[in-house]
Amino acid sequence: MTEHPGRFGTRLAAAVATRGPLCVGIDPHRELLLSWGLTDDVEGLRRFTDAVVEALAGTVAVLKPQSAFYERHGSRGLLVLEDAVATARAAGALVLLDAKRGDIGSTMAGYASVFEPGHPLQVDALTVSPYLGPGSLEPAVDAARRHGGGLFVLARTSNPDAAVFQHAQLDDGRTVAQAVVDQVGRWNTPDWLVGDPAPDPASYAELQGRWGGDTGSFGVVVGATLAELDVDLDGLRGPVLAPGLGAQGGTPADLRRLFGRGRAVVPTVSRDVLGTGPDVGALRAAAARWAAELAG
Ligand SMILES: O=C(O)c1cc(=O)[nH]c(=O)n1[C@@H]1O[C@H](COP(=O)(O)O)[C@@H](O)[C@H]1O
Repeated sequence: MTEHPGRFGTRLAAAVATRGPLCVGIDPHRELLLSWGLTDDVEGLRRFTDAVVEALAGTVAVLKPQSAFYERHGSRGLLVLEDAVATARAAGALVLLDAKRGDIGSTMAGYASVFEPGHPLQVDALTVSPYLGPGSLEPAVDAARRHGGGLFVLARTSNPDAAVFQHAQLDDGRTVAQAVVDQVGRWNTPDWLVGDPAPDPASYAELQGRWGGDTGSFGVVVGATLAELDVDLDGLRGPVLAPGLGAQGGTPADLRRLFGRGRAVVPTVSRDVLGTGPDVGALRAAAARWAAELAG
């Protein structure tokens, strides 16, 4: 029987306490492979991924490989992803698989198998889409609870046209985005009561205090590119993944403007760090620059 690794929220707070909150996305776009002088094939993909993992897995709290850029290369691309995930986790980084999964319940359970010990692509957390309704994600919530995993649910995404759907109003007057946040908040309430080993209340309170935010295992995605924070996050009790920094225009000042300082925010950057490669030292320096700016 494999030991439970502990709740994701608690593990995330602990990683942030020692490494800071920065998440770096691993997005091996064709353009990036070519700009690194690599070929746009599985060999290039492997060299790119190995360099990013070598540079950052020992220092950043979270690495977020984008599944699309591995799937692009077929089964051999997925092998590269599996190796990278295992190496990154062994080096102490939490791995958030960015695959934006979302389907009816029974299929969702299949996607959520990435939380199971022994799965070739076992990860710490997964991005998911709530478009099929909150109930569709429940099997992933259950699997995450059983195996100490976490979910980040798309709520207010960073792309400019997102509000068309995400600001749509429900009968009760809430926006779709707010309904997503509220649902995720409900999943966080009994997080440690169902299936997981209960955290020691004192250390939980200490972790909350250290990060200045809540540490439930279920989070939402809210872009750093928003003109204003148009969802109420007070009932979330979990982390916020904030993409859109750098290449999409978001800045550390935007993060402070949107979220203040008292929240468990995980800012995530991909191209702005990856574009400094292939030199491992340059990648590390770029991530360190972001970390310093975010701390400032
Ligand atoms: O879930 C995500 O990570 C995500 C949500 C969102 O609202 N916007 C967004 O850009 N992302 C992802 O974050 C990464 C952004 O990359 P950069 O714009 O290069 O930093 C991509 O992998 C996107 O798929």
